[in-house]
Amino acid sequence: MNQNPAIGHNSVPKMTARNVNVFYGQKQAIKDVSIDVTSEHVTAFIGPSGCGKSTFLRCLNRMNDTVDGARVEGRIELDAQDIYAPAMDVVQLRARVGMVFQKPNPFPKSIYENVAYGPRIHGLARAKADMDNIVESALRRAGLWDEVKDRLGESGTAMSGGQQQRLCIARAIAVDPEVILMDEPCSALDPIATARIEELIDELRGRYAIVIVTHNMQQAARVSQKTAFFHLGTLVEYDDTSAIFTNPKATRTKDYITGRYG
Ligand SMILES: Nc1ncnc2c1ncn2[C@@H]1O[C@H](COP(=O)(O)OP(=O)(O)OP(=O)(O)O)[C@@H](O)[C@H]1O
Repeated sequence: MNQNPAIGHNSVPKMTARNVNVFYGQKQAIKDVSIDVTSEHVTAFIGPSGCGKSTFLRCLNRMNDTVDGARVEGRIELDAQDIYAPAMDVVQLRARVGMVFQKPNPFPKSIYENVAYGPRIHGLARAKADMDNIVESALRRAGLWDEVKDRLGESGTAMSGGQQQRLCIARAIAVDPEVILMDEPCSALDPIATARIEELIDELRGRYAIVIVTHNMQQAARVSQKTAFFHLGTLVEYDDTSAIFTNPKATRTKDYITGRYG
């Protein structure tokens, strides 16, 4: 029986992190975090500003490699494979563990090319018809096909914010990821576009492990099955979302979800 509350217990983990520390220069932003992420679940990372949610999220696909002065210690595995091993192909890793950012960031290219870009560099399509299928299927899964099928040649940056974010989700899906990381994906969107993305997250979870960083506790409660509460760089509590919101074990979690600080 696993005694660590941060370690999932009801299915084989897709990703595991053990004793992860992250430093920016001398400053420690993440302290000894261990957690499991399971497939077919949405895991929400919540906590007050600056507690390290985004920093920890970026460890899961080595995006911190691109941040000056950032250093990651500990072990993170994807399907029991050490993602920080020297032999790990980071480009391949980031296809398997895709990322969607706070601000929609489509390439200044056509809608079609935004989605085709990843599959092309990963050699996923042999002929134009294969690529057409990949693009259509990714746009369908991102709930965007009906809106864009007649204007695939138009620029991805000319769409509404919510459509751009669904395009970015389609771009991540197109390379057939296993995990999708989302860093406050709705914070730049209006309530209607937010609701559409939340529905989409719920549809996608049947197929991927999804980890979402959110400031919005109602959003965490709506979209996730597991919630991790971070505070001052530590993982305070990790449990089923219903337990975190109705019966938190730690006083700090309770204080946060009841709005005592944030
Ligand atoms: N590139 C960086 N260089 C130096 N310090 C950083 C860098 N990025 C983040 N930090 C610091 O690390 C700590 C954790 O930041 P992080 O952005 O991960 O927190 P967060 O919980 O995601 O915050 P927010 O909700 O405000 O986005 C903060 O103290 C922040 O100032």
